[in-house]
Amino acid sequence: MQILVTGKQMKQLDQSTIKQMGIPSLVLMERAAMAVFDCLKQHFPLKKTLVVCGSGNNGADGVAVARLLHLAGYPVDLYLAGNHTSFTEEMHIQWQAAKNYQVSIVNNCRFSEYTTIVDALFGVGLSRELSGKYQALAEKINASGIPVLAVDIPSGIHAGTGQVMGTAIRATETVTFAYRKLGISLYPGSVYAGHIQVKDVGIYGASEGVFSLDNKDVSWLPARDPAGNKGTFGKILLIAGSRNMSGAAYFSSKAALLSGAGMVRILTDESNRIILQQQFPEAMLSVYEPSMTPDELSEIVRKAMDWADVVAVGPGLSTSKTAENLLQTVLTFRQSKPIVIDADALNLLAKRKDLQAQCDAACILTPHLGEMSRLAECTISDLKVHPQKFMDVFYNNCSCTLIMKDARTWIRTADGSFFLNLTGNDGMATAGSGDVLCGVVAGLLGQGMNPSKAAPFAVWLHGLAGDQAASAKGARSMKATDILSGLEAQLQKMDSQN
Ligand SMILES: NC(=O)C1=CN([C@@H]2O[C@H](COP(=O)(O)OP(=O)(O)OC[C@H]3O[C@@H](n4cnc5c(N)ncnc54)[C@H](OP(=O)(O)O)[C@@H]3O)[C@@H](O)[C@H]2O)[C@@H](O)CC1
Ligand SMILES: Nc1ncnc2c1ncn2[C@@H]1O[C@H](COP(=O)(O)OP(=O)(O)O)[C@@H](O)[C@H]1O
Ligand SMILES: [K+]
Repeated sequence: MQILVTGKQMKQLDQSTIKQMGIPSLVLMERAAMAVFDCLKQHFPLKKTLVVCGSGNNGADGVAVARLLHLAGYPVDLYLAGNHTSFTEEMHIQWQAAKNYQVSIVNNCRFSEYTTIVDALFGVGLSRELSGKYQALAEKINASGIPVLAVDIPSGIHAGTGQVMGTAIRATETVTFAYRKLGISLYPGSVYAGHIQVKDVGIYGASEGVFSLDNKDVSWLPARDPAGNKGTFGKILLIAGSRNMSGAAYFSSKAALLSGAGMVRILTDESNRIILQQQFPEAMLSVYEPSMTPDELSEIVRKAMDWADVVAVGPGLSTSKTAENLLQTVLTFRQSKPIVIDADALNLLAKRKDLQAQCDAACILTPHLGEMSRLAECTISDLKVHPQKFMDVFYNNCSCTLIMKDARTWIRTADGSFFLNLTGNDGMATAGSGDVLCGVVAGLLGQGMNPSKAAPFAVWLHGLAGDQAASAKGARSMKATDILSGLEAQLQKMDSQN
């Protein structure tokens, strides 16, 4: 697991390393510059490099990089875009050292001369939009087509939100120090950053921040009991599908089984019986008919729920009166069973505040931004700008585990921790993709994972499955069925690693 930090959090970590740990700022800076230098040597054409510097410590990193290149015999020019008057203490020292070593300093940059540009204009200290000469410079760099290495973060990207502050430099590669910044993990900052390398410069101890799973977290996957039987691995009830909507029931239930659940049962409209039996013979079925009374319906749901260890409700359910009765019965008779609430069930929940009050930490809600905006009674743009704030506010009404799906999905666990998922791709914006996620969450819960782990792990795994699908079929053409195939392949790989 890695921790993603904002600019403010990173500055606190810099300061505590300098003040409490006693590591001088210039030592950290030299390590940062050496990490950039290594990356330049490995990945960039170094016939002639231009290092563009601001007046702060990001600029000071850049000056140190220019010195290292120069001393190693690589042709380099240093261009100061900032003002001498606002130099930090470190920048004064770096600038003087560069002059002492006779690093070439230019006052104009003729971009056609260079094969690589190092962007050391602004780092985590960016405090406002780029304007005037900085904006013009960023635009010229972007128009030059020359490969760019960004130092710490592309200049112009907000380190906490990933937003473009007026204009931003588009990098080929970003070497970021100590911790990956949240701003290059979210869109559009992550696109501006290009390929990202996180480099150890001697700053440790982040305790605040957003968590993000990585390959080491494969170990979270519950071990299989060699003596287990199909009951051991979880009985999952999917209340999904409605008339003319069998696909969502298929994708969610198949994903639950592929994720390792022992048994799945689909509770759906009678009209889906034949198609589901043909498509997915491994699933058991319970069906209801539109003509049934609420009591008859409730009886069928309660019987199926008695059987289940975990219930997922919502994919393709519609927002009919029948669907509302189904959701109400689930929440009323759930006892303490984990429940995944997805898709149309979320739209129903948005209308029924009384039912929201019945959701606790064992309920996992999986809204996309549209569904979340209805639940939290805010706009989609509110959610994009302040995702954590609105997820916190919603938790006060509905103390559930929350998966807020987007190109970068946020997870808020019941203890108030936040996760941001970094796997997945735009090919996953395809019908049925969310249904697969719902099934994965339910399947993992069925194998005994607690909601605080199952939610981030399922999202991460789903993204990896999507990435596998994109490499097999291409992001443009991949579909939910390919994500299911990716899921099988990823789990097989994870089991072989564990
Ligand atoms: N020892 C350490 O601390 C380490 C730090 N490290 C490095 O330091 C970086 C952080 O350095 P930093 O805090 O000095 O801020 P930085 O990003 O250079 O920007 C501040 C300058 O920009 C200016 N400015 C801001 N916005 C502007 C705008 N829109 N338009 C114009 N000007 C603008 C701002 O001016 P002001 O707001 O004061 O007027 C100020 O002059 C970090 O990303 C990493 O690279 C690493 O070496 C590891 C060790
Ligand atoms: N650009 C993207 N990058 C990564 N993941 C994406 C992207 N677009 C969509 N996804 C993921 O695909 C899934 C789509 O779910 P949802 O919107 O509920 O679709 P559906 O209802 O069609 O199944 C979510 O898990 C979301 O995070
Ligand atoms: K930068």
